[in-house]
Amino acid sequence: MGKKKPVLTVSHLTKSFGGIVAVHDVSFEVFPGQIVAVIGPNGAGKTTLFNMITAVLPPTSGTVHFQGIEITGKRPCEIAEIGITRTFQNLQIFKNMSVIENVMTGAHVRMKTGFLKAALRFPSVRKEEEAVMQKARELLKEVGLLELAYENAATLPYGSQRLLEIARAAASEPKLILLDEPMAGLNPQESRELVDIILNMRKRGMTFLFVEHDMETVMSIADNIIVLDFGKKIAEGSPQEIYQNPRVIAAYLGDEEVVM
Ligand SMILES: Nc1ncnc2c1ncn2[C@@H]1O[C@H](COP(=O)(O)OP(=O)(O)OP(=O)(O)O)[C@@H](O)[C@H]1O
Repeated sequence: MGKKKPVLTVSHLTKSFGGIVAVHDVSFEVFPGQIVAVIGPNGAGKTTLFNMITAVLPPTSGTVHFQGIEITGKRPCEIAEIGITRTFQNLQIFKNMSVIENVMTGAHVRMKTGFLKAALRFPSVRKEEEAVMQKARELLKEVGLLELAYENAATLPYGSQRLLEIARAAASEPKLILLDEPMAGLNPQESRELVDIILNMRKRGMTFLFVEHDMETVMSIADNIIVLDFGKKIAEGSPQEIYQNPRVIAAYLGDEEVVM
């Protein structure tokens, strides 16, 4: 058996905004079942990198491959269809929908039923809807929100809305989930819950790439850490390697938000 093939291959990605090079020649790979963290001081280019991987922003140069297929230049909805989903730094849940409806919208990118069939209420549609609802219930159970399934999503406390966003991201059964600062605004108890949820989902075969400022979380769950500073990758390695890396320590000096 050869080495596992990467799920995601980022090659020489660069993004310039006028004179600012937000991401500069960044390359790395993510392998199946890995939890990979992207860290770096404020303004290091983490969100810009995520936006290029998920086609929210076109790169200035470089490529992104997903399971060996180039996805650079595709549209965000195509990225979702092939098996990459993400969450955002600013929560993006549908506040006028119930909790379970929010999760069900996540599954719809994968539904086979076309719009016309759905509008005409074909029996096959009902079956598929039932399966989607069942899946949504399982995910809500997994994140501890099943009891609140029929509440309006807007009424949930902030920490629960974050868990809901992750349940929705997982509903399309993606191969890769990108999480942009998943621990932001969570209390220590909620952070621990979320760590367990991520580890459980990984056991079921999901792969994670996440941006995070909370070093305790990064060090406890990441298999591999990519460190950005001023748009460049300055280090990559296991938590142990990164913790002791002098370039990483130097990059963080003066950044009061992060204590390593
Ligand atoms: N749309 C834009 N136009 C101009 N400059 C931008 C734009 N988006 C990001 N930048 C700049 O690119 C650099 C990287 O920003 P980015 O948001 O990717 O960093 P980050 O590592 O995610 O930061 P944070 O940890 O604060 O979220 C910053 O200097 C930022 O000001």
